[in-house]
Amino acid sequence: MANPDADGADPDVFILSRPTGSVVANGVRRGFVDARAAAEALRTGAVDAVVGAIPFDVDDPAALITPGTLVHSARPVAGSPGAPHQVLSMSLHPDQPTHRDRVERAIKQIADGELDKVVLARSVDVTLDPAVDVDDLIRALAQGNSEGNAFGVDVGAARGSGGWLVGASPELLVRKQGRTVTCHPYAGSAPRSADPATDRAAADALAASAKDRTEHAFVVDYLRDRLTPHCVEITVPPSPELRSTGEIWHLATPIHGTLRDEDMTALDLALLLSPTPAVCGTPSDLAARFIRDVEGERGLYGGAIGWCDGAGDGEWMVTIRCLELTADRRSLRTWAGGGIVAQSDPGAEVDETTAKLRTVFNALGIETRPNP
Ligand SMILES: C=C(O[C@H]1C=CC=C(C(=O)O)[C@@H]1O)C(=O)O
Repeated sequence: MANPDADGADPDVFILSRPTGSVVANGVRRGFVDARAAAEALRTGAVDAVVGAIPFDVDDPAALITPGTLVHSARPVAGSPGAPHQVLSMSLHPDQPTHRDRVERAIKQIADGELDKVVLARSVDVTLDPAVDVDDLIRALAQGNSEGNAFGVDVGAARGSGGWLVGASPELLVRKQGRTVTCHPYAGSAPRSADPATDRAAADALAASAKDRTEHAFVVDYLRDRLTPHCVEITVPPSPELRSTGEIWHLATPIHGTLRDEDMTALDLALLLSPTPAVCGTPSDLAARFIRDVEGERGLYGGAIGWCDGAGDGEWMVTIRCLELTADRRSLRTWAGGGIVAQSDPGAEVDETTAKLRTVFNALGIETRPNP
């Protein structure tokens, strides 16, 4: 599968592992830092494929590549346990009390009627020993969830400098095959437990939680509103289902539609839909402004990673449960966010981000005491 350090042959620059199969891209024919320009190049036939990462704010630099080859296989990548890493330094942005204050501020803005929902994130910078092996990390992330979800994007290959964006997002932003379009939004979370009875109780409580159903509904409503003008029909189940990663229970809703215009590409759709209220908020423009004021530029976290071929088919995941590695692969930044609505509890929101950070820490074999 992934072989980012291959000698001789074109190195892998993109890997997406999904339960239904995986896609690996090798070599670079063209890099794009402007996501809209990449979509235009695909639409006009100037390029025959685009893979990589769209940023949270489409005006910020993307990491998109027209690869030499795009290889599909029918299986997710084979998972394997990750190598342990020692933490040399760790810094939190912001620390937990400050994140809690930000959540309280968001709840107040919502109570004042300025927003309905906003997703606030925090990040953790870590330096590690030994340097991270990208291939091993992707396998460890795939091993950490029952669906084999994992991804890697060579940001340096796309932009001329930089490292890798690597993660295990469970959340399908959009898949397009012919005229069929599918979204599988996730929003509403409960940390999992090693004890089966406690774990089941957490799942049941999430399914019954009015706060989490409200938080989830903002995402479903947004996707329905954005897709409806482009679809001849669209199916949205009336209530969400429960899904799980290795660390978290989620509410999720599978959405299916049939496109009016088959020429709309998977990348066009990703740009139409990203960022959804699973990572931004409602209303979108006000939530995005609030996030930029509070967090600063997010970069690639909260955007979308995926691929689109010359026929316009492709698959894009929401860029969450991920980290960005520096070029020397000894330092990384990882993120975790959570949706804030009127009924949110600030302490629980801090704990939720800590649980989400475990996806990356577990794959790197990092024991974190106390929790970041
Ligand atoms: C923003 C993140 O998760 C999103 C996806 C699923 C559940 C979420 C939540 O319950 O808040 C978030 O909307 C993240 O993992 O950083």
